[in-house]
Amino acid sequence: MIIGIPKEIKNHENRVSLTPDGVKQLISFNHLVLVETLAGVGSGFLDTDYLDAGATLVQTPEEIWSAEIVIKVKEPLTSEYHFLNDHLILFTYLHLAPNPQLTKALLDSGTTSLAYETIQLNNKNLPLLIPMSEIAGRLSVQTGAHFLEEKPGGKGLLLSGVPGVAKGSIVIIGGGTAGANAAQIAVGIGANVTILDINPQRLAQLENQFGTKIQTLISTPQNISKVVATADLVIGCVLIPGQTAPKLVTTDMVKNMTVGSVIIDVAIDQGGIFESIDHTTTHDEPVYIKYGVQHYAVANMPGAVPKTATNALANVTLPYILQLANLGLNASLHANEALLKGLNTYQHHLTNLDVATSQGHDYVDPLTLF
Ligand SMILES: NC(=O)C1=CN([C@@H]2O[C@H](COP(=O)(O)OP(=O)(O)OC[C@H]3O[C@@H](n4cnc5c(N)ncnc54)[C@H](O)[C@@H]3O)[C@@H](O)[C@H]2O)C=CC1
Ligand SMILES: CC(=O)C(=O)O
Repeated sequence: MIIGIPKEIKNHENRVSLTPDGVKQLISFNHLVLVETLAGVGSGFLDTDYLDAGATLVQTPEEIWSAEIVIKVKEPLTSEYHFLNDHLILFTYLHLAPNPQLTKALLDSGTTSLAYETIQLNNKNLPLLIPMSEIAGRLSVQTGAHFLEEKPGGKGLLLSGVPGVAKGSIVIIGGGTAGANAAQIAVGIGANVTILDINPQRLAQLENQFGTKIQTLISTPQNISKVVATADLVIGCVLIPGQTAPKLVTTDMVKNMTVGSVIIDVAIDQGGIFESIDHTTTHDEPVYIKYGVQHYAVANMPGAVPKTATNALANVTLPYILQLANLGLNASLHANEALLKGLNTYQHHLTNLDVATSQGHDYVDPLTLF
């Protein structure tokens, strides 16, 4: 197969979808790997590293997008839509539920797309999302701590406090992978930490993990309203796989927060849980202030730490990439139920039920198509 690795073009997206080690493995199965020049440089991989691994370097995105499979990190941006076509297999994060424009571009072009974030094992784990949620969760606390400082517009608060002066309060809504990783850093710096989830068993697991260093609460509008009002930093980490995130924190709740507080919507890639966040932000302009509260809504947080994130992503994607390349699309989808759940569009059909439901779109069972 011919596999294309483009340079990412999203704002400050310095991750790359395949490492030189991944190239070596694909080449050992006689695949041709095209890598766009400078694709890996932000992650610490030079063009010469890819050449030494056996890749063919190309100068333009056009050459990459003519490959049979294009492996990306982030979803195609509008300037890339003209590359989509009905011979293409695209493997990347897509987050289609809140993005009808991209869904339409994929369906109109007949692109077959597999979304990392909807690949799901029988035990419900999302193996290709977990490492990035770990990173985003951990980053969310250090990012929040920064924006609570006075210079970037925060209230001028040190989350750990100091002896004789109160700690800050962090509220984490959604106690899955991102939420637990946020809690790990939040507990580590000594803040007051509250975690809310709708799943009582998950809350019990978190209490086992963190002991009395956290407060857990069942996620209800009343509990959210109460704890958000006194929080310095609120972090949104809710996910209903494949679906648009529910708006759990209303604008009135944000208006009740004290001036200079910070909200971080990690779940913004699925549309976000804060009603007052009406657009995504970028690493160049990560926050805007509304109702006196700093709003952070960067949808590619791990792009800030590409040397960690590229390796963490490649660790989990490579087995799927190898299977796709070695078996081909249809045989891989039949052989691997988890991968089948990643299939979002197939030849003009929307094949993920959660995405279809979120968008009120017709759904087609992929097993009826091949
Ligand atoms: N902004 C960024 O750069 C990144 C964003 N993410 C996103 O972070 C979000 C969270 O991902 P994970 O932690 O991996 O998901 P997860 O599935 O591990 O955890 C989600 C948690 O939300 C809980 N939940 C569901 N409904 C809830 C409600 N009404 N109230 C409270 N909790 C509720 C679930 O019970 C679960 O524990 C996803 O949208 C993911 O795509 C992940 C990585 C990077
Ligand atoms: C999960 C995702 O979209 C990201 O890591 O950017």
